[in-house]
Amino acid sequence: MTIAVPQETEKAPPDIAAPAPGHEPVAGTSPAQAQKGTVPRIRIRGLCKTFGNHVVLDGVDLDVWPGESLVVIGGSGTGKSVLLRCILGLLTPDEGSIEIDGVDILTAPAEEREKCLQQIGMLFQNAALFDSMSVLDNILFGLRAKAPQTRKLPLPRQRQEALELLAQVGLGASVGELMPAELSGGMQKRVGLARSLAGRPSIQLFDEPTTGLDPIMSSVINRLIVDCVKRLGATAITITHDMESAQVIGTRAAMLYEGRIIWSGPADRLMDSGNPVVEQFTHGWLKGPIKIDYPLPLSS
Ligand SMILES: Nc1ncnc2c1ncn2[C@@H]1O[C@H](COP(=O)(O)OP(=O)(O)OP(=O)(O)O)[C@@H](O)[C@H]1O
Repeated sequence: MTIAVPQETEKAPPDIAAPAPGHEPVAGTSPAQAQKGTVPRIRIRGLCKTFGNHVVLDGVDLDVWPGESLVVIGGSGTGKSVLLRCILGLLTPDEGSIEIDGVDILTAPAEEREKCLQQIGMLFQNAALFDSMSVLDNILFGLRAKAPQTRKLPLPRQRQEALELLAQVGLGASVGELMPAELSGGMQKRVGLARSLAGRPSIQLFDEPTTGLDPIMSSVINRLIVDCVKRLGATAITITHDMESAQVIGTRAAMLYEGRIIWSGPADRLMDSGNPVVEQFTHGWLKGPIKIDYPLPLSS
């Protein structure tokens, strides 16, 4: 997809004065909070990531504020998962900074970086369960990794904690004995969600949590995500192609396009953002500023 549309910045409400120097809003920031001088939980500046000669992220600026549930949208292959993997420390960006609570995880000493990353829970796109482990062992793995003190507990206590995580996503103890292959897609997502809650993370990342699910199971997962984030008082980033899900889960939305955040605003404005790129994307229009790469008989 190619386009030449100027970057748009979320407009500050008219009653908000010009931000202080150094706090100028960019497309992925929220001017009201930037002005108050609050430290974002996650602050990303100038993030670039290239694979070979394929530029994926090309200067991403994004702030995620305490308690916010940010939804990131964007076309397939635009780099949304790459962005989350950079935040998780699974990919190393070529340029830029990623601060978590003010600590740049790309330059911080290993111990400080680990401390930041320990606070993050992740639900991967395909739930990423270990096929050869039972559901309960998958969750125990997450617990031991994210809450190392769990390892010192007697095994029955560890199992009890894993079962409590399963219960938080509405699954009973009998599910713990099953293997991932025996679960439906929706149950796999729920187990992945339970595992992501291990260690009570204060930052939650969700990569396409409802993809491949029927509308009812999507609603169940949306509801569980909202409840879990609320219960933990967490800050969340969710990647989704599901506009209904985006508006249920998100308090704010941001659009990634051509390697940058080109718009951010309230999630309930996704369908009428006033940005032609965002509106073409959210409505699925074939005509608009986003050029469609796939040859289509567009004569009708
Ligand atoms: N480890 C990697 N090595 C090489 N290329 C990669 C790697 N990871 C991602 N990419 C490429 O980066 C681009 C962005 O991938 P990414 O998975 O972030 O897209 P996405 O926006 O999440 O897409 P989708 O919505 O379809 O899941 C893709 O072209 C992908 O092939």
